[in-house]
Amino acid sequence: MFVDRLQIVNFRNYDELLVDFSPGKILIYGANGQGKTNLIEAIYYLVIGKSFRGKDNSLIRFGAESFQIGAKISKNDQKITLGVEYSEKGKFFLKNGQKQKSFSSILGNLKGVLFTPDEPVVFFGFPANRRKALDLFLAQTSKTYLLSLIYYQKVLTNKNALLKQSRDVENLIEAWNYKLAEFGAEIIKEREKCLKILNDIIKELNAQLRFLPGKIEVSYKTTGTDDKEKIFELLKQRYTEEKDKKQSLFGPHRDDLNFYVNGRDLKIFGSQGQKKGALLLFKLAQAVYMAKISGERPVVLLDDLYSEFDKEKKETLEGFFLKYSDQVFITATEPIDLKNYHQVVFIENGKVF
Ligand SMILES: Nc1ncnc2c1ncn2[C@@H]1O[C@H](COP(=O)(O)OP(=O)(O)OP(=O)(O)O)[C@@H](O)[C@H]1O
Repeated sequence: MFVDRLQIVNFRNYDELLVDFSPGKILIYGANGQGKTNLIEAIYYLVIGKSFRGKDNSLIRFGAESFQIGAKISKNDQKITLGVEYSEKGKFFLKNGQKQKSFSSILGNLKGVLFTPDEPVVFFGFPANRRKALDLFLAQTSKTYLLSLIYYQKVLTNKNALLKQSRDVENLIEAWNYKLAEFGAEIIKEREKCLKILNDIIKELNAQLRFLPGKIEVSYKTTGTDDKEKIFELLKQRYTEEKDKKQSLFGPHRDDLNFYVNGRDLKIFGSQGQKKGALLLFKLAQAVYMAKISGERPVVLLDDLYSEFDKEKKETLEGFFLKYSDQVFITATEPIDLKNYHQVVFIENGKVF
């Protein structure tokens, strides 16, 4: 799939923008602070239903009252339009001109993989960030996963509210635990299945790219199991502890994924370069997974790879991404190697040339 056309109004430093894109490798270049990442941010907004780096109200152009993003997407000879409008009054999404109840009904229509220079620090920080990254990926590729996640979150919110009450709520909690076990087991099962595949892809990619010398492994660490009866039992046994702490302590919302190189945990022992390499392998593996397993080649957004890698590494990476994607956006401050790109876009002060 690829973004055919992007239209944005009052988003960040863009007042009105209409730009057509070709499939293939697209270079977005311009000096610092001109709007390159803002453009990437707008496209990725339609992938995940929000910004990857700011709250909605900070995205409205200074002095304006709302922003809009719209895109025409081409996939398998089919054209669809996606859009979002946000103002202080609220936010709504559109698909083919039809207003949607929520973003979840259109999640997965535009599949995307994003890499930004700030990401490794965040990703290798708190477990919640790794869970979020995995969930965003899985939710794009599996509707069942997305629904299990939505239901699980709803039940978890209700259970947490009950745990905060001072009275004994064991019987009531049991009903929520039953549901948590059911959706939780589904989530764990899907994560285990997906990570097993990603792990194999990462190993194969690393053998070709040689980003991380040594044996690389991604492992999923769960506080539960993929058997709903067992999760239910586990939750039952932990009631007193959860009641004392007034929160749900066990289940997929507490899980983590770890990267190991030669058996050593990267988040503890990895250098910045190794972390960056591992995250890029993870992203590349996601593109391969989408293309091969879910059958839809994603749009890839690579922000500022030049500041990360030398020319050779950067070109190898872009080439790999292009193998599994129909469109790769690359931002840079300089117009280097223009002949390598299918389209070149120059950005200055929120205007595209
Ligand atoms: N809500 C907003 N309204 C207007 N302008 C904004 C808003 N938010 C950010 N900006 C402007 O957007 C610009 C930053 O854009 P962006 O992050 O896309 O830069 P960039 O071209 O990627 O630069 P770099 O190469 O330094 O990463 C800044 O000039 C900033 O003032």
